[in-house]
Amino acid sequence: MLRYASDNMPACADGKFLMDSHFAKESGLAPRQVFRNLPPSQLYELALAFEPGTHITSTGALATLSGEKMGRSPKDKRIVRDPETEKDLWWGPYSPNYVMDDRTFLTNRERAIDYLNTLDRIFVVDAFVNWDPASRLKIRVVTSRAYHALFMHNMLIRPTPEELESFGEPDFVIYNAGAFPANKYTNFMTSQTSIDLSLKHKEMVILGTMYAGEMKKGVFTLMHYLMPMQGKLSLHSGCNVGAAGDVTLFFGLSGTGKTTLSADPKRPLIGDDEHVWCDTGVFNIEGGCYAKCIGLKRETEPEIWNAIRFGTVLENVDYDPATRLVDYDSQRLTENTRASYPIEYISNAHIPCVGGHPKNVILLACDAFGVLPPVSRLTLEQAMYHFISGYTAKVAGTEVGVKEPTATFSACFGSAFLMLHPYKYATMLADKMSHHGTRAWLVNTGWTGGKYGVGKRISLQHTRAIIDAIHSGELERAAYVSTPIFGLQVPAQVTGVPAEILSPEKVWSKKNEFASTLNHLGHMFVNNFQCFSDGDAFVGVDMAARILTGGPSPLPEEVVAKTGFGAITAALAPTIPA
Ligand SMILES: Nc1ncnc2c1ncn2[C@@H]1O[C@H](COP(=O)(O)OP(=O)(O)OP(=O)(O)O)[C@@H](O)[C@H]1O
Ligand SMILES: O=C([O-])CC(=O)C(=O)O
Ligand SMILES: [Ca+2]
Ligand SMILES: [Mn+2]
Repeated sequence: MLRYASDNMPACADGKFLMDSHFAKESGLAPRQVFRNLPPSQLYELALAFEPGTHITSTGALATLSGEKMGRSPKDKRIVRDPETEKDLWWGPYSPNYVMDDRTFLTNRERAIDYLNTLDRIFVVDAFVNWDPASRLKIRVVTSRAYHALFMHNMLIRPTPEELESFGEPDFVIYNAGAFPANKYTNFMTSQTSIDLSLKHKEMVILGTMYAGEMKKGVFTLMHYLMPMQGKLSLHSGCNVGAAGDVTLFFGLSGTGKTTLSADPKRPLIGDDEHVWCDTGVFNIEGGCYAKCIGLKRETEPEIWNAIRFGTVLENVDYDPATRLVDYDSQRLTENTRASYPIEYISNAHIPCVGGHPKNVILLACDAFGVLPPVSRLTLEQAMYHFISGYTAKVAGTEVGVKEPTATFSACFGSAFLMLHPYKYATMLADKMSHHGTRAWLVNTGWTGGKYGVGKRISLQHTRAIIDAIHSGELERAAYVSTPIFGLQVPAQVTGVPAEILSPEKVWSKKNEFASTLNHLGHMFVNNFQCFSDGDAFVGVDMAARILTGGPSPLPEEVVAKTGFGAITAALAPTIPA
């Protein structure tokens, strides 16, 4: 491997910084060299010199490998149970908060520090989260890899030289020793990967995964505790703003379109993934975006395409070794290829990344069963219910030939990051929506014309036309029809979208099969909701009952098997005029 002569190495920008500080004494770090807040150019040089498999692509991005883990490991995430915070947090079989005790946290922390102390150099990134000045927090990342430092430089809010000078002690520290494994025989752990968050120590420790998304979502998890405690609602959502200042939030699970649809040439981007809705409006938590790049095309996603340039980290992508041209269609390493870039790389970014109270919230679901309408209007109860459900359906199946859709439910469209009970976030959302007159919409970015294998994924062009119609006010004035089982309100017409695809039952050739698929999905929603039966303890019996009214009313499967489409449409409400 290529090695630079040491006199070409970047200056150790802040060599004495750690050794002298209160932080060094507290942390136990005793590094040989510390590179603090190096600019991207120097991080490139160090990554290229010391991190195998790292190269510059034809457009100047830094393409690198995250190692064995190429996605998050939610089952390896642990939250330390402390007497001070345990009563607020959501525990139990359906909660993402798997318990760890303080002593094990400290054991893992020691392991991480010991590992970092064996290295020739470590990287520190000091930066901020939360664009709202009143909510701003200081984050410190300590890591073994230049790639991680560049990633967090992109994803956090970058300090000015003056802010860096006066940074002081951080509010939260991430020790990323992901290049070194955890000991799987440690209590509370089952694998060589461990991602541990302690609210008491205000620290996160990462062992056994170099996937950079763990750091970003670690900070997000912290915000899912700190923000609601201040009455501010943290949300896994994209966000953009129209010319009239009208803000839209896009909720959705991974791959449903938050990043893709919030990048809109007509609407400046506030952020693509993590936001907070507070008393003054919304703000982005982050200073950058983390876009999926599988199948990326210049024609359909020009904003993201153009953001992939010098300074951008490309994770686990395939490229031609000679030309360094990236093959965005290749899944050779993973389907979850990613690009991380500062938000200002999106040409119409709205900086500072803050906005007013949302006028619209759009719940995205990629329904591979093809039974949910491409767009429907939700009542407040339905908005809460569907927000808590967090539904999407993926086409799983690596088995040749068999590719049945599988339903996924993830509370609040991001269960892995929740700290409190989902009903807490949902009722905060409903409060804010009713206070500010916010409209909610369910948009299916998945299959149309039949389920996966029969129909096809709705085109981005059609989804964009639907989003445009929400923003122009066209759907506010439309006439609506109610759907069976789910009771969703579907507009009869949307400009730029073929009318026949708006009501899925019209495009399914086998009506009885449509009925049983839709009804079956209704049952899956109902079953999933049993995970939240402890919710009344958090929001009260009345509110818990009200949330349930937003859900589907599936019929017994035998009834639908016998009477088919007739059974499900019998009890339908008439058309609701504009
Ligand atoms: N009709 C459609 N609407 C939205 N996205 C679509 C559509 N058809 C195809 N796609 C593709 O689906 C993917 C949506 O992914 P996107 O990056 O927006 O996910 P995300 O919601 O931001 O997820 P994550 O939280 O993991 O970042 C993109 O690759 C996009 O090109
Ligand atoms: O966090 C990640 O690794 C990518 C992402 O945005 C998500 O999964 O929601
Ligand atoms: Ca995204
Ligand atoms: Mn995300």
